[in-house]
Amino acid sequence: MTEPHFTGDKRAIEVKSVSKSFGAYQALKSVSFDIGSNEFFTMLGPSGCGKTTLLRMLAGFESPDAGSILLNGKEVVAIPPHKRRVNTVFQSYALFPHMTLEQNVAYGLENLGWEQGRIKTRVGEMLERVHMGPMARRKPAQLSGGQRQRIALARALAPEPEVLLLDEPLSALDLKLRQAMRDELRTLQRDTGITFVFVTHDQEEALDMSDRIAVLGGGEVQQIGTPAEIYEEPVNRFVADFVGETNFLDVEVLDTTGREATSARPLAFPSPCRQPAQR
Ligand SMILES: Nc1ncnc2c1ncn2[C@@H]1O[C@H](COP(=O)(O)OP(=O)(O)OP(=O)(O)O)[C@@H](O)[C@H]1O
Repeated sequence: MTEPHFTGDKRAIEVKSVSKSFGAYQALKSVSFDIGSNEFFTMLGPSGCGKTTLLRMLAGFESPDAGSILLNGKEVVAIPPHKRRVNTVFQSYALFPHMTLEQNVAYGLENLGWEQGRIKTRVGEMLERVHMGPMARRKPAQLSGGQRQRIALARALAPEPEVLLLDEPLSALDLKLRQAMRDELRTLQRDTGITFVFVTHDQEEALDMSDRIAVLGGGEVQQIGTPAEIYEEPVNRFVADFVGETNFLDVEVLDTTGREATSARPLAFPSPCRQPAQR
């Protein structure tokens, strides 16, 4: 496991020694990392590695068995989801089918008690931002998958959350649309300055969009780093295998003088497994 190494000044999220079991199965094993304010941070890993469980904990839908979670310096484990300034975008969009698009976007603002004039302005702004202004009066059933995902984003961003959680939001879209939405998500994150925590099992998506990536495997953080660090300097075989296109070779190890290594003269390696990778 690698140590988190966020070096910016402001931490939006601190996950400290978080563990979680479901019955006898330990889904998360003392996981720790920090996410910086304004970061596009991705949790990447294969199915079952615990990434959705972690995301649900950040949202407040799940509690850790041990450890703590801080949002902007404040412990939130005991705080219910609606009292955290955190919103989630789901793969399934979760739009209200009987409401128009503008009503969908307004819904959360009404619940927060915003005044009607302010809601109208904010809904207009958000629909424009996701290029859906002309369709404001439509209902979700009249939209394509990509358009529904844009409305889900507008709805989640409208109340100006401190953190936006995105749970595999692109996986229901076709390949071409997925690529376009990656760019849009990145632009939205940069323009709004909101911390995005993105969950995916898609390596390319993670490498393409993220400021930093946490690679999860077996309920543990295997490595945290920038896309270049993760891709070019995987710290172990798991990361090299999951993230890169790698060939693993059985080799006979010789020292620098070309003699065979012996136990009396052990060789040192820079990291447990370093695979030169090319994009
Ligand atoms: N409520 C639950 N009850 C029992 N086991 C659960 C529950 N939630 C998650 N798990 C188990 O915990 C492990 C981690 O699940 P999690 O959903 O976090 O994985 P994931 O990495 O998001 O996988 P996927 O990409 O398939 O959604 C899995 O083995 C899963 O079966």
